[in-house]
Amino acid sequence: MTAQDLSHLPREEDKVRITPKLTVDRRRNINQYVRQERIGKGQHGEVFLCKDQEAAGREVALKIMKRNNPRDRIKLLRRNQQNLRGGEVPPFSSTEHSIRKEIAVMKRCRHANIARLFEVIDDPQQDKIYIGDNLGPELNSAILMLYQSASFYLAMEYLSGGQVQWKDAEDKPILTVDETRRIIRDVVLGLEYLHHQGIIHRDIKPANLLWTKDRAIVKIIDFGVSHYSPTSELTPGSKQPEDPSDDGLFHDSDLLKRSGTPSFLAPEIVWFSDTTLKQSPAASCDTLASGSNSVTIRDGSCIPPQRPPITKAIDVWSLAVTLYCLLFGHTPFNVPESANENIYHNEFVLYNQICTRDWDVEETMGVDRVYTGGKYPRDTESEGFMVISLLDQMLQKDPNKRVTVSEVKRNPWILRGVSEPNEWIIRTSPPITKDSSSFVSRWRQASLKMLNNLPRPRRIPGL
Ligand SMILES: Nc1ncnc2c1ncn2[C@@H]1O[C@H](COP(=O)(O)OP(=O)(O)OP(=O)(O)O)[C@@H](O)[C@H]1O
Repeated sequence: MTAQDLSHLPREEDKVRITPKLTVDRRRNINQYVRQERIGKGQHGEVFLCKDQEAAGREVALKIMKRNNPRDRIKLLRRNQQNLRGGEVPPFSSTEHSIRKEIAVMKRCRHANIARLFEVIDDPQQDKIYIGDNLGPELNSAILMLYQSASFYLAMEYLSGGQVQWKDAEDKPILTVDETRRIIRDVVLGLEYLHHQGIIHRDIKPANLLWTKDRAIVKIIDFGVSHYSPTSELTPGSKQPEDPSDDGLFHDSDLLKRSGTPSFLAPEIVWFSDTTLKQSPAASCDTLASGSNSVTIRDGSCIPPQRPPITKAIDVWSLAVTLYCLLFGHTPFNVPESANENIYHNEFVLYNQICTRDWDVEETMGVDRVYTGGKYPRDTESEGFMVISLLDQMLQKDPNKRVTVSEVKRNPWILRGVSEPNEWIIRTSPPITKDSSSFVSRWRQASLKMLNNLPRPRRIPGL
């Protein structure tokens, strides 16, 4: 099965099941899921391999996330007390809010290059401890809040091929250039779909790309910091009936928060104002265009004078960093080895590099050591020229000048080796609905073409 073959795509009607009742047996099995070994642990929860007894033992990855962390519980306790004094209580803790956002995003996704969510178990009563009425309402409710540690359970498609591995112990690449291209092509398709749905992933990096069992397809995981904006959705009308309540979870102002993985963050996220740049020791003087509104760096790309809005372009930047990692075995912007112990200082240096410095390339790329031709290769037909000019278009400091993911998909380096590129582009395009403008314009174009090809009516003499 190849990434181009979409026949295995889940059907539109395959909705994510929301189950409000949780049962955990003595063996810690959860509802119909028989627990096997732990397969992952992240900041937000643990992931277990499970067998779904209701689906003939199908293997699923069950992500278990605590609704509240201890700090949330203290905050909730305070808010709860305020509520008892007549104040307003926000519906969820910040942890629960971000889990609900992750679920809302995954619920909208049906794509071959995105890990599928099958079921969410959300039982708010789980783990609540009943204390009794004799303590008085204030104390009783406070204790209830403190003990409320129920979890969300997300049953997802199990991707047993593991994370995309890309470097050895010496930070040298372990993938061939062609393997890199195939991986990136899969991610481009998943990302194009997400962007079309109005979703920004915000944490694209190799660790969030998993292989299927047969290592034929790469899929995007981890929507823990993803953002959905109904205004940037390109397929209006594609909403699932359960979605409207989810929309209130997302605020565009959240995009200004610095979340994601430092080395993969786009300049507009780790933004430094001009003044900061000029004062910063890490910014080299020759990178600053004196007297101009924008800051120009050696490769000609410009840092805009004002902080640009955070858009889907941040995913294109992270995708470019990922592509660079796969080709060269390390990230394009790094904290110098001489950096000091202070992590805040190092982060500042890294962000300054991302905002102000040009990136460089090695003489060869991939484990097959394909010649790059340096940062400015002369042979326009060479593999090096193609991939470096693609990186250059993706790593533009100004997001307005950065290519879109759909443009990346049409790039000659990405298309290299695809047997019918035009057909592939059409076949892999995100689904469109009848009221979407792109559908209408394509439909119009197709109709016009058809009309132009119709035999011209013969003129009837006398009319
Ligand atoms: N669908 C899946 N199939 C197989 N393994 C998975 C799946 N989803 C997650 N994992 C494993 O569990 C790990 C943690 O998952 P995930 O990244 O979703 O959790 P997280 O708490 O959001 O992590 P992070 O700290 O990176 O934000 C992954 O790195 C991966 O190894």
